[in-house]
Parts: sequence; structure tokens; C-alpha cells
Amino acid sequence: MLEGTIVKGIGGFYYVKTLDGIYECRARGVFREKNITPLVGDKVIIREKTTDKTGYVEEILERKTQLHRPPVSNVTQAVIVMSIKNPNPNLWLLDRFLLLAEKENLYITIVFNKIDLEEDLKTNIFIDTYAKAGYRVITTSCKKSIGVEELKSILKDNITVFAGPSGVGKSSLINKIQPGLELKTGEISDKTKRGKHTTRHVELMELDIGGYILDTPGFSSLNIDFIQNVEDVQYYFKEIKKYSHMCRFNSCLHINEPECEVKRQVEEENIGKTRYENYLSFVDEIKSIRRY
Ligand SMILES: Nc1nc2c(ncn2[C@@H]2O[C@H](COP(=O)(O)OP(=O)(O)OP(=O)(O)O)[C@@H](O)[C@H]2O)c(=O)[nH]1
Ligand SMILES: [Zn+2]
Repeated sequence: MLEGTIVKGIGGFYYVKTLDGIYECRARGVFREKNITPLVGDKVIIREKTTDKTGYVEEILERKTQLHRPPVSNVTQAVIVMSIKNPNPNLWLLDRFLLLAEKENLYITIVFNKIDLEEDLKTNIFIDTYAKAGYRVITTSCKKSIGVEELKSILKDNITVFAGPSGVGKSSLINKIQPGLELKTGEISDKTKRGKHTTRHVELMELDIGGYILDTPGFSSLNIDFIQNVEDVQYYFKEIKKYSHMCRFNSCLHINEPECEVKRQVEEENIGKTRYENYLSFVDEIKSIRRY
């Protein structure tokens, strides 16, 4: 018996990383009977056959967390990458990612990359907005090797969703942290010759320093229709939630109600204007979904 982590699952096969390398495993029938599906990220006990590195998943150890989209267990945090310039941060997308990460109760870090392109970071509105909101914000430059060690220490020993739009420098950052990391996961799929033409699957990329990065664009869906009521949108905005109990009305949606503390804090610039605008647009979206 060996303990390991499922790093990939394709077509009923689970690839389990152990101290003795990767084993291609099937799940025991008992899981199907109990309607339990092993997930990528699961810590498992396998019964192994060392001759051909195959085995059976015998036991799934208790899950710390479970992401639904994509389906992965034991993810502890989200790192959301934007570039400070070229391309400019897409704040709608950032707030959308944040909402989804908040929903999954992940510890969140926002990375602003390409800071070599920006002279004045002290007055930068993006950094300011998210630091004020209460997020851990770090700034990096792949070009000048700034902040890479800090990011490394954040990733160490965690299973991390690494999200961000195209062109912000995610690959460059990962490459700085561990050259050849992507190549390694390529080797796994070459060896097994499976899943090469299947649809996107979830895969964990192992870091030498300890921990894994989820090899997906992050959240496979940007849908927020899980939010049942317009009143609930505010719970996914850290800083709006923080001030909302000081509004005059309990039911305040912070739109045009009188004596709204949230709106006051936006005016005082303690809540970023763009955050508030995106909040309003998400409220509108939920309203229109629930209208019928
Ligand atoms: N000036 C500057 N350019 C950078 C930095 N990091 C990455 N770039 C450049 O930004 C471009 C995009 O970088 P990638 O690492 O491919 O970005 P990505 O987020 O992985 O993009 P996708 O693969 O499309 O998801 C490349 O031309 C990089 O050289 C940085 O810190 N500073
Ligand atoms: Zn209010």
C-alpha cells in the first residue's frame, strides 16, 4: 500500500503521484457502489503493482476542500494574475474571479505582474483598490526578477488555482519559479498516450519546493448564477460586506437607498469605484436572471 495524490484523472484512470513515482490506477468498485468519485487533488491510499506501475485506489483520505468548477479537492488558495500594463488589468474579469474564489472560500492573492512597465507603484489605483479591499496583493516582474521569491513562498506546499487572462505573464511566472514545469506534465500525457484528444482535463503540476499548481485557466466557468438572491452579491465583495451593516437599512443593496454607508465609503475612496461599479453590474445580472 502506498499513499499519494491524484494529479490527473482521465477516462476512469487516476494518476497517483507517490514517493515511488506515478501509478496509473483504477478506482475500486466499492466507490461506484457508494457513488463516490475520486477527484484530482485527493490524497489516496493505493494498492500497487510495482511491476507495471499500476494499481487500485483503495481509500480516499478526508478532503479539506472541494472545488466544483473545475472539480478538484484540497485546493487551498487562488492566485489571480493580472499585468499592471500591456494588457491593462481587466477589472471586470478580476472581480469575477474574486467572486468565484470567495465562493469557494479560497485564500486569495492578487499578483500584478510586469511592474517594470510602471514607474509609480505607490499611487497605482489598481494596487490601491485591492489592497484596501483587504486582499494580499503582490507585485512582480519576470523581466526584472522582482517578487518571484515571494510568489514562490506563497505557492509552497499549497494546491493553488493559478488564474488570469491571456498575456499577463502566467507562463513566464511559472517558468521563473520552476523552469520546465509545463514540460513535465507534457511528459506524463506522452507516456500514457491517453487523453491527448479529449476535452480539457484538470491536472496538477508538482512544484519542486512542495505543492501543486492547477493546470487550467483557473475557473472553468465564469457563471455566477449560483447566487440565489440579489442581496447575496455583497457577501462576495469583502469590503462591501465590511461596511454594509452600517447602512441605515438592513436590506440596503447600496444602489440608491438613503444613508448608505457603502456609497459613502465609495465617495471617501475607501472602496474602489470600479469595485462598486462591478458590484452594481453583478447585482443587475442576478436581477435579470431572477426576473422570470
Ligand atoms: N515587460 C514585461 N513583460 C512580461 C513580463 N512577464 C511576461 N511578459 C511578456 O508578456 C507576454 C505574455 O507572457 P506569457 O507568460 O505568455 O503570458 P500568459 O499569461 O501565460 O499568457 P497565455 O499563455 O496566453 O495564457 C510575453 O511576451 C512575455 O515576454 C514582465 O514581467 N514584464
Ligand atoms: Zn448600503
